[in-house]
Formats: sequence, structure tokens, C-alpha cells
Amino acid sequence: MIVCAASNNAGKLKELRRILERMGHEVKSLRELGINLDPEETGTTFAENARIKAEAFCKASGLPTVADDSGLCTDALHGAPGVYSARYAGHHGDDDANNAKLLRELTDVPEEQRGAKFVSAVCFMLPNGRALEVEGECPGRIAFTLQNGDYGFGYDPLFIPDEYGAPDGKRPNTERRSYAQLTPDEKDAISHRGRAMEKLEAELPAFLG
Ligand SMILES: O=c1nc[nH]c2c1ncn2[C@H]1C[C@H](O)[C@@H](COP(=O)(O)OP(=O)(O)OP(=O)(O)O)O1
Ligand SMILES: [Mg+2]
Repeated sequence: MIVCAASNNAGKLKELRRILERMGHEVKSLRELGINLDPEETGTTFAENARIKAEAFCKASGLPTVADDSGLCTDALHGAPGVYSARYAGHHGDDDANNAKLLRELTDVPEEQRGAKFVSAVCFMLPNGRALEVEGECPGRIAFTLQNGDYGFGYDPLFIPDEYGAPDGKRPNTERRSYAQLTPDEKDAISHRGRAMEKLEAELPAFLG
């Protein structure tokens, strides 16, 4: 089917597009649809915010719409930045400032207390208002310095997933590669978003009836 991938974040959009295309859908971005809208994310949970975005963009596009609300939750900061991940350093979507702030907040936190997880809530909404909501998580750790790679966006250079995808399944991340140092396939197989979309794919046939 033709699906609106509803994100104003270029890095996230790229991931949603490739996963949805792998699922066999035709993807339209907000830009391709001429939709210039940034709904206020007033929810207190990832799921609430995903639904707010899915609803707004589904209305605007008239297409089945996929929205994702996601973020990084750290143990040492009791779940922060969480739903505030995009605006952690104050200015929405300033990845460099957000990464710098996270490193600063965790300056004296030792390795064994640097556990974290990435969370993605995905809401798939039909123009008739029915919605399918799923969530995915990826456990990992926060690095001590930026580990930039050939890929990634947002907090990717600071997140070390516990495992990553390999052709023969998943393998433990003993090399401590960051999300930014994984190929798209290696990331999608274990990422919060990849896992949420895996659930969506599994539940979609029954939902559509
Ligand atoms: O795989 C990821 N790798 C790195 N960083 C990530 C990832 N997934 C979410 N993130 C970060 C980006 C942003 O700081 C926040 C999401 O905020 P979130 O409101 O869901 O997205 P957004 O405002 O960037 O775009 P939009 O709402 O239009 O989809 O978490
Ligand atoms: Mg947002």
C-alpha cells in the first residue's frame, strides 16, 4: 500500500522509508506530499506522542500513516532524556548539543552505571481513525566519547547496543561499536525502530482484516 512516513527528522525518515520499502510498501515523505507541519508533542509517553503525530499527518495526507516517537532512556539519569530526547539541550533537534549535554551529565558515571535503552513507539493510522500501536526497545550502554561512523543521526555516536544484526542472526557487540558504526542492516535488525516495525509487520495483516 501507499504509506505516509511521517517524520520531520531526516535520519529517522531514512530508516522508516527503508524498513517500509523492505516490507513491500510504497513510501511518501511529508516533503513529497507537500506537508509542512510540526505538531506539538504534548504527550508524557512515547506512545501518546506517536499517536498525536500519526493523527495529525494522517489527516493532512489522507493516507495510511506511520509515525514514530522515540528517545534514549538512561539508567543513571532515571530515564532521561526520554520523551524529551529531541529537545534535551533546549533547542529542538540540535543533535550536537544534545550529545554534548548527555556526555556532560554522565561525566563521572562509571561504566557499570552507563546502561541505557532506546525506545520507539510506532503508530500506524488509517484515514478512518483506526490505529495500530507497537513499541520496540534496544538495550545498550552510553559511550564515554562520541564514536562517529559512516552512518547514523541523533544520539547514534553515543549508543553502544548490546548486540547487532549479522547475516546469520545476531551477535554480541564485543567490539563496542556504536549505532553510528553499524550498517543499516546491522542496525535495523536490533534497533528500537527495527523491532517496533517488526511487530507492526507481524500485526498488520490481522489489523487490516
Ligand atoms: O535511531 C536513533 N538514533 C539516534 N537518535 C535517535 C534515534 N531514534 C531517536 N533518536 C533521537 C533523535 C531525537 O533527538 C529523539 C527523537 O525525537 P522525536 O520527537 O521522536 O523525533 P524528531 O522530533 O526528531 O522528529 P519527528 O517527531 O518529526 O519524527 O531521539
Ligand atoms: Mg519530534
